[in-house]
Amino acid sequence: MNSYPKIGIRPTIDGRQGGVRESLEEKTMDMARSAKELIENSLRYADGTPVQCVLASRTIGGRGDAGIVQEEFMGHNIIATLSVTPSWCYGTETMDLEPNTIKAIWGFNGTERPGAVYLAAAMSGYAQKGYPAFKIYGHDVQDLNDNSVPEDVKNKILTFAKGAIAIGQMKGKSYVNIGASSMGIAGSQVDSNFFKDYLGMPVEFVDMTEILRRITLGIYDHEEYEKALKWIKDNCHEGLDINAGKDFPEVITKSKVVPADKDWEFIAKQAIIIRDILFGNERLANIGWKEESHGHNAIAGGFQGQRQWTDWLPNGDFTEAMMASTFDWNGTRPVTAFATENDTLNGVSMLLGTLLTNKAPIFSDVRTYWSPEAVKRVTGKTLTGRAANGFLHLINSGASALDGTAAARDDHGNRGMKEFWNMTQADQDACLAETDWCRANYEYFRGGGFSSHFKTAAELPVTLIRMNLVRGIGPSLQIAEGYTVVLDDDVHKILDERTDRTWPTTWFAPNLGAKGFETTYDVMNHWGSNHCAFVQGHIGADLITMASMLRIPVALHNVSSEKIFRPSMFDGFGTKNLEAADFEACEKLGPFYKN
Ligand SMILES: C[C@H](O)[C@@H](O)[C@@H](O)C(=O)CO
Ligand SMILES: [Mn+2]
Repeated sequence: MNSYPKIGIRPTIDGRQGGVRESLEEKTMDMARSAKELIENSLRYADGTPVQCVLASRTIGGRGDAGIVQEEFMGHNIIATLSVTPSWCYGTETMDLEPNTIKAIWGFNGTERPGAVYLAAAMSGYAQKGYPAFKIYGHDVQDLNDNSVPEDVKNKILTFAKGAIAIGQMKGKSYVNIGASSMGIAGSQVDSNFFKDYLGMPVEFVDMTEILRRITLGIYDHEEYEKALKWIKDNCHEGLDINAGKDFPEVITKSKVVPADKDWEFIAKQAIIIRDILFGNERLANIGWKEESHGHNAIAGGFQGQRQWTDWLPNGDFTEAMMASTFDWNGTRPVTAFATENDTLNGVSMLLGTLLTNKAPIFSDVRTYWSPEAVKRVTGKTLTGRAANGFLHLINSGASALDGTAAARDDHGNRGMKEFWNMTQADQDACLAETDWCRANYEYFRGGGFSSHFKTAAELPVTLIRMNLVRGIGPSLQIAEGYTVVLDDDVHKILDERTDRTWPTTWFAPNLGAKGFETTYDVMNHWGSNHCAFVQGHIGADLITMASMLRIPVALHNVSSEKIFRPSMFDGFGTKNLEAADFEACEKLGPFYKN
């Protein structure tokens, strides 16, 4: 029995023997098998394994059957259940009443039997009991012998399953908080009760000196270190040295304790050690460090860096960029949501994005809003295409995953970002070729280091994500779907060189029109933090569904209302203002792990 979070499939039926039940057994099980097949063939866990469902051994015609199926599900780490039915069943006598599962019901839209009637009755039962359940009902009537899953039903089943599986993968896994507050960034002052109550995640606290202890005592795999260092020398090409020729004051020159030509050696150890702190490494046990070999059961983490580390030691940019990338010196592997400046809320934003897409999450400052007028003034050029309404400059000191180059290619040669299991050696080489590593600006990073430097050289659909904590509300989520934009080389150069030219840059244009998205400036103005995380794809609807499962309200989004899929009982809080209903339902229901 593996520990992957799974979805229990509950074929539910009218229990009347003597004709009704018998006539429905096959159809009901066919629906259940179709749903299981759809989920298992469409979705994967973060490690690339296909998502697993557990199909009940029997149809559920009453509480007796339901109890037997509940027993069957035990021990399978069932995070969610999907009940399916073509007929009338008996509401609370067959519903999943397990308090801790995320629930959905697919009621077949076929008028021969009242599948929709059961669906509605069950939803009213769930609303009365305070169990938010998702209602899935096809738009068009199907013939009873039609066992296909209509597109609209598929979309809802998969949106439900994606959110539930993402939540199941976070449950019980740690956020490893390395260091403390970074430069007064509130997100780096971790709220461990938020992680516990809303995400079911413990927070592990590790001081940054632990990295120095392990470097000093040699608590790392020395063979892997040599391998990583060689890989760095072969693949991480140095770019502009912004410090060259500068005459720095003593406060800087006397602060760098690692000689500049030893930075990469230090950084290679730092990267391996931070990964081991999060995930453990059994090779450490082989060299006598058994406790360290266990790690901290992480799924995400962050590194403070600035300033108590970076004021004298090489910064964490390489580690942060590589952790979030789909590959490293060992080849392709799952990404890790790893936050620069230990911005734990951006770490969560990265985590939500990557768990829903299995693609690299890109960490960025939301640095500058460029209006078309300002671009015209400083470059003489008029913006066109998706950039025409202005754009945001997403850039942070070198922490962005190399997948952000969008240098990977699909089967048609189109640029973009891919799941790690689809990344070829050519893709990895392309990302590395389009990245150079610039020495950290000593004025910012007295201890040195290297920053990944690239630009997102493709126009991609992306979704910006930000988890905020708002006093009196708790967590609330911001979502902005839009596109990365590619500027003319001369425009890019002028704008990029006005700021930190040694960092990774992405130009982002939000999709406008929704409330809060009247103009690109409005998006910058509403954004709740200095940071965002983004992933490839327009996943706003998936994020909204997942947030509703966690009872985290969505404060800003540009997803069209017909795509919004929240629990049926949220309608009980009003349908005229979906945002207000969302906030009130989340408040009334309370955090998902509220115990
Ligand atoms: C180097 C600077 O301190 C940057 O790290 C700083 O501007 C930020 O990224 C703030 O989020
Ligand atoms: Mn930052």
